[in-house]
Amino acid sequence: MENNLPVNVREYQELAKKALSKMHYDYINGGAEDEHTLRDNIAAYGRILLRPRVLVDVSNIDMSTSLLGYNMPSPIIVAPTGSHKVANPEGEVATAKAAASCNSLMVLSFSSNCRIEEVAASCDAIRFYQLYVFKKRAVSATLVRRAESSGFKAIVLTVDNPMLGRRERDIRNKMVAPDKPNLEGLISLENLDTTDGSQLAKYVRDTMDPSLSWK
Ligand SMILES: Cc1cc2nc3c(=O)[nH]c(=O)nc-3n(C[C@H](O)[C@H](O)[C@H](O)COP(=O)(O)O)c2cc1C
Repeated sequence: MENNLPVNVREYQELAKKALSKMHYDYINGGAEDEHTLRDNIAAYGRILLRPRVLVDVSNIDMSTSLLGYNMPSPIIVAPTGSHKVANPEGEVATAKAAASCNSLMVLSFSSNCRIEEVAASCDAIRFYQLYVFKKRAVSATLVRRAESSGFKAIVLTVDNPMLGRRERDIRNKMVAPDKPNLEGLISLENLDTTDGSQLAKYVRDTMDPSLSWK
């Protein structure tokens, strides 16, 4: 109901907990080990205080900015996150439409549940594509070419994952890696059993290049 729309992130979080399976809620909401960093990241936002400058004319506010030369109405963009179909049957297509409707830039994750081409065709918008470096460099190269020919404007390279953090909730839930249709024919996702815990951890161990460095 219109009146009961969530008014802040915490309220969205409560709704998500009700709507999602435990495995998928924990995947989105969880962190590594004892989750000290996750808690501290949230606390860090609470430590930021805004000092208002009073008696300033704020009747016309312009928050617009640009990123790599692309103009946008505010400095808020959609960070790459994998597997949107765990939360919405339309997956990344729904996210792309939402981002486009407010002219926000979306970064599509390499581990999207929708194909690169499908997201590109769903609506007109500026989009970037996020990539990890795979052990098999040909996989990364193929994904870059597909993103380029689908009109994605930049590659966002994520380098924080030489190995996945020890996500204890995923291990306990025996997290099943959601579909990655963009990797079909490039990387086999068979044999990802969960006998040693999370499929996600095994997937990262098997496919991502932990030797990547500045050199
Ligand atoms: C459920 C989930 C999935 C994510 N998937 C990806 C991903 O596929 N690629 C990536 O580069 N970052 C991924 N991230 C990291 C986010 O892009 C972002 O850097 C991180 O959540 C920190 O931002 P925040 O403090 O606003 O959550 C993911 C984060 C979450 C919570």
